[in-house]
Amino acid sequence: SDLATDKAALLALRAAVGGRTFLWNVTLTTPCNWQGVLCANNRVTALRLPASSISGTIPPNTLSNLTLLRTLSLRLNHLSGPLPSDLTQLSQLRNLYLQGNRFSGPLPDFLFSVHSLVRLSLAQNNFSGEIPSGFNNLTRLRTLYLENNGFTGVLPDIELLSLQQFNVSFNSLNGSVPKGLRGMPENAFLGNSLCGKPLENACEANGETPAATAGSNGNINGVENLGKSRKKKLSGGAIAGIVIGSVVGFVLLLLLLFIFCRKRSGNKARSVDMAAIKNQETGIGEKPLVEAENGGMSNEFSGSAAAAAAMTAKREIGVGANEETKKLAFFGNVSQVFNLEELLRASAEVLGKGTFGTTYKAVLEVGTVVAVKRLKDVTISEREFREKIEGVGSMDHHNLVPLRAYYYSREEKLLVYDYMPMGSLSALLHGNKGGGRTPLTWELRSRIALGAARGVEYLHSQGTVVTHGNIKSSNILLTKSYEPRVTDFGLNQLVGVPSSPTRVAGYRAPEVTDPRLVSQKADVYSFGVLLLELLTGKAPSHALLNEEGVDLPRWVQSVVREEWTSEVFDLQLLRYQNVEEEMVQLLQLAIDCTAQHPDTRPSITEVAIRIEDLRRSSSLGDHEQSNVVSEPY
Ligand SMILES: Nc1ncnc2c1ncn2[C@@H]1O[C@H](COP(=O)(O)OP(=O)(O)OP(=O)(O)O)[C@@H](O)[C@H]1O
Repeated sequence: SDLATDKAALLALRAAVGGRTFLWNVTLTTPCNWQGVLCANNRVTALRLPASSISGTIPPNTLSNLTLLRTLSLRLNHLSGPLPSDLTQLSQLRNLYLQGNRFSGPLPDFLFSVHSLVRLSLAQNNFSGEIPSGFNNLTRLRTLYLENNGFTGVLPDIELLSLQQFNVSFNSLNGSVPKGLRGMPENAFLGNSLCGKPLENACEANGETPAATAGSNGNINGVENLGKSRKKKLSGGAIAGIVIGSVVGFVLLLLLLFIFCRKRSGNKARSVDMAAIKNQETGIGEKPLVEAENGGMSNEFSGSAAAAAAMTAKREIGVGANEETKKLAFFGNVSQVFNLEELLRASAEVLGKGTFGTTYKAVLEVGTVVAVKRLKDVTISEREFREKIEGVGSMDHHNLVPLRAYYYSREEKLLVYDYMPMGSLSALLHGNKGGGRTPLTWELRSRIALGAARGVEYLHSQGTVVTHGNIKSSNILLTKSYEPRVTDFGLNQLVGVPSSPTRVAGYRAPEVTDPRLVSQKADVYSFGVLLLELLTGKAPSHALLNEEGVDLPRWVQSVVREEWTSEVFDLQLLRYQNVEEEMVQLLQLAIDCTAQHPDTRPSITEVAIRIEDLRRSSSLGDHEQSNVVSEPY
């Protein structure tokens, strides 16, 4: 077997299935560049054709020739007939996604000889018959989705230590949920006539009799339905408890509503005031420097302790009185809406210390909120500084944090940016993991990746020597609606070599020895590490000797080499079904970006295009039934 055999197999498959023809340029000698085909070591390892309007049956001796295939996704198509028996010859097959087709018949025994399977989704098809206990042979299985089919009979005991995701909802199963599956969530079993934990309806005494509901195909012999048995069990005391509980709950709700309304009206009044002040300051029709941060701000600074803390920080940020005669220099067409004096009077709190200095959140008296970076170690001359910072200030893109103004004196160098209310991607990924945290869905992560890539792409488009120089997750900030904005670009040109060169080691390309000399391809490397961070949820090592830190590219590559690709993803991400292939594609992109040799890394433009493509294919999957036909292929 070689790549030529793989190519022949792909062409045979294309000729055999009906529906829309895949847009493959078959004159290319290698199929590795065909859409949906992925290669490793010059062999086809993945075939992904989701929602491609493919129909018909897969005939024998087509797939079987793709001997090194690890991922097969033909989800959301119109394929029919039994499961292709070729599967049994795919000894490397890890991921099989066939959900959302019209496959039918009972599950064949040969399926249970594909021991390499890790993720299997056969959901939303027309499979029938019993669910075989043969799944127990698939000892690596982590995902098993069989929902929305026509399976009947009892559920066999599937006791697989590795199984994390399981769903048999909306079939025609009956009997009790077997022991090995009771740890799965309730919604994995809904829409059947099943009983016992984790479902609410208990089984009859023998533990086997299904709870019967009208029209169910279960054994209804001597079984009471759930409603009846509940009614019998409720004592007078329990009813009284429920009534009292409800009343107390209702009163609490009213109280909360009252407090919430009061708080809102307070904020509203303040926002009106501030708007009035700002209009006076900026003149009618002028765009305020930064959108006022009304929510929460008034409370944050009202307490006396908070005020005292803010005062301390203010003193810290304050520059000598003799310098106040110097002016803040504003960029672009933004007129000077506050002056140095006002900036120094602002309440400030430390946001964090970074490579180039300390960053503060400053709330001006007019309500404007800005982030002020106080640079340290600026070694270049004033003229050079002004030239370089003018370059930084002229960058204007939706995905960049705008530098609004700067201040330069011998003792102090300040940079004034728009304040980004949702903090950084780093905080979002690695910060407080408690409740109330914004869920980091695939949609959000891939949106952040795309926006950040576009921000960097804009920088690179300004000239071959223009780079960011310090791409990392704490420099990807988020607006109120979680739009990503890249910050800190171009600052490595202003300062000396950081005193701690290992600080950004986790993101730095291997060829970079002086952090002031970062090429565009080195930016791409850092961006690749950022993608790995988004996908794995793991922070790259901040210092070479940090035991807890991981060298992300090296770690991911070792796992992928051992063919356990699915293991690298953040567990939170694996909750989202149907996007694993896109996740793998993004992972592949991240691996390409972190190639050791700069020349083999893609350009940031290519990176942005690839993220855009894979995002498009995942949203196609979401809406497949309704609009796939009208989608351009
Ligand atoms: N404009 C801003 N709005 C909101 N938060 C910001 C802003 N700029 C920086 N921050 C946050 O302030 C903290 C300190 O930022 P700073 O840029 O000084 O250091 P860093 O990003 O950790 O490291 P480096 O200096 O190497 O970029 C970080 O958590 C960062 O996310």
